[in-house]
Amino acid sequence: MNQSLILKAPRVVSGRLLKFGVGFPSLYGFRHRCLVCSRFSQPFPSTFYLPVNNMKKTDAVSFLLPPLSEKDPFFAKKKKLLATRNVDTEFLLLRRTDSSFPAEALQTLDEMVRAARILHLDETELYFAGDGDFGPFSARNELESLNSVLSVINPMLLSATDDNKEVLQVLRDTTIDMMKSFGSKNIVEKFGENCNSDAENLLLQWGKNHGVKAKLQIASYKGAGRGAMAAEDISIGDVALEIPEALIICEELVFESDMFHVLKDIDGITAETMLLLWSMKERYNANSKFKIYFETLPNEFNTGLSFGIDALSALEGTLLFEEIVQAKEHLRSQYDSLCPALCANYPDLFQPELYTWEWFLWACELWYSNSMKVVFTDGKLRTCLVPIAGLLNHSLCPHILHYGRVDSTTNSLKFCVSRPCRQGEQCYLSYGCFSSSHLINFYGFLPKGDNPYDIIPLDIDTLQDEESNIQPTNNGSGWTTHMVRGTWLSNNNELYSYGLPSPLLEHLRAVLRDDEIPTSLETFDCNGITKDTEVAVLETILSIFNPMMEGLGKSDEFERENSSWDVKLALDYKDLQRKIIASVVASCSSGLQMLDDL
Ligand SMILES: C[S@@+](CC[C@H](N)C(=O)[O-])C[C@H]1O[C@@H](n2cnc3c(N)ncnc32)[C@H](O)[C@@H]1O
Repeated sequence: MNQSLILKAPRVVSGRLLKFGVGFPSLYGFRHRCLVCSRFSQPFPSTFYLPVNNMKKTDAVSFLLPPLSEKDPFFAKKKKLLATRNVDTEFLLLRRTDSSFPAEALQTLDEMVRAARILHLDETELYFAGDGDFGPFSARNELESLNSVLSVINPMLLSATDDNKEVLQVLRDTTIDMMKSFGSKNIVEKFGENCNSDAENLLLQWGKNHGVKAKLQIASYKGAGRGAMAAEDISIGDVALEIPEALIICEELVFESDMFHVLKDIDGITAETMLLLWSMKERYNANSKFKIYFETLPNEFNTGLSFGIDALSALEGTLLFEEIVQAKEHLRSQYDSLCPALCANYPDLFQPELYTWEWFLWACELWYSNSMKVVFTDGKLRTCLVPIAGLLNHSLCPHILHYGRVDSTTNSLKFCVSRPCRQGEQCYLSYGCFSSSHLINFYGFLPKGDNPYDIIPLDIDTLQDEESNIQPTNNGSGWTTHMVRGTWLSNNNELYSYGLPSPLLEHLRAVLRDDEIPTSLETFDCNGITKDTEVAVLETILSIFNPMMEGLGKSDEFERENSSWDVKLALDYKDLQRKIIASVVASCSSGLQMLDDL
């Protein structure tokens, strides 16, 4: 069938904002439950780390990673990946006394880490996990994987016999060393200056008086404002910060407030929107329980939502421009539908001077950049402001990965570290797996380092799809949507891979193969891919990205030095886009060269 490609401009992905009230960025996650099994099996063939079901002898240590859950949204894809790579989640290590034991134990560890990496892949990582690429796939994925391996080894070590203790200790120490060395490779900025501001010191003291436990102190960091500095060495699993449930700002406070009887009657209003309106007023309440917290909040948040006209015009044609404009329009219509009427009808409750558009935007920025989703002991998920924890900054290689559930034994929210944090080092949180455009829009910063979530989405429909109005086909790869990211992140720049994602290449090959009129009879590869198809694939990608690059213009069009914070951020973002596009173009060009050289 003759199919032609219809190439469209990148799709703007900003679903999160479609509805205010369900749109606060999610900052929570759940730790995988870990099963440990002490199943012993049988003799050994050539390798030491064969999956359990291949074993036949009993004198061995067995490791069982948490199995791939059928509830995992990517169950089928991960299962396929595990199968095609012949990776299992159960491992057996034969106890031996000769000198090769540690080396082979380390090989088992390596296999476990590889399996754990697959189990912990998220959607983007899965898309880009190229053939033959065993990771690391991202800092998040690596830390999750090493932690899950550690959570298998640790309990085994606690109950180990003397025979097994030594090897388990070696495996544990090696895993921790891997975490440390991975963390130190990814540190982009380490030390801050003590924060001597009264407001922050008062906040910490207030927290401690109300049951907060902290191994952190507040410091200031160039380019990031305040942050949390480790006051002592914090080891993996240690609680860096513990906040009692009673200090968490959530919807119950609105329900108890005098504005609730008005807000509850507004059609379709969410608890989050109520909370936002409540916070606009509560920050001025001299008797507020959270007065000290509100006093530490900045007067300006400087997120993308506050970008001025110059920054926006610098961004024209980019994904971020679309995201900011959509977000602002959405928030403006929320404001218009709520605030003027509330102020007119209930001026004593909603004082017009507190409910201006500017302060509404301020509150949106506060909630977008500082809120967390927390599961309380009643099982309910609420969007919250968490005093003191709100001072933790984000990193692509964070210390704290999981923090979204109130511990029912202590009634507190615990922030445990998933990699060691040394005294004096900034202790980072993960805000989530966000692209730089999202982080600029809702948090106002571009993270340092390679962000694996900086993708450019592609709309590639076939003419056939378009004409018949059907959903895009996945050509057997299981992916119906496609994207690229900086090809420097790929571990495979060889022929057939070119540093580009294999689902995209497979999709284009399938479509273009049908279109192809071969110029030579020669098929040159084992998968039946012809040189003509391969050239067409790369030229197609070039035909998307060359115009995209032209659309961004030259990087020195704006005077950067004296620019305002928002223009600088916009220009940095554009540079990043250029870098990604340039890498894709360069990879296609070198791929075409490789094909030419064949
Ligand atoms: C939850 S607050 C963290 C505390 C904040 N630094 C402060 O001084 O209030 C989130 C804000 O911190 C800043 N931030 C967080 N991580 C950052 C980073 N890696 N680089 C620069 N700024 C960061 C951004 O302004 C973001 O909107």
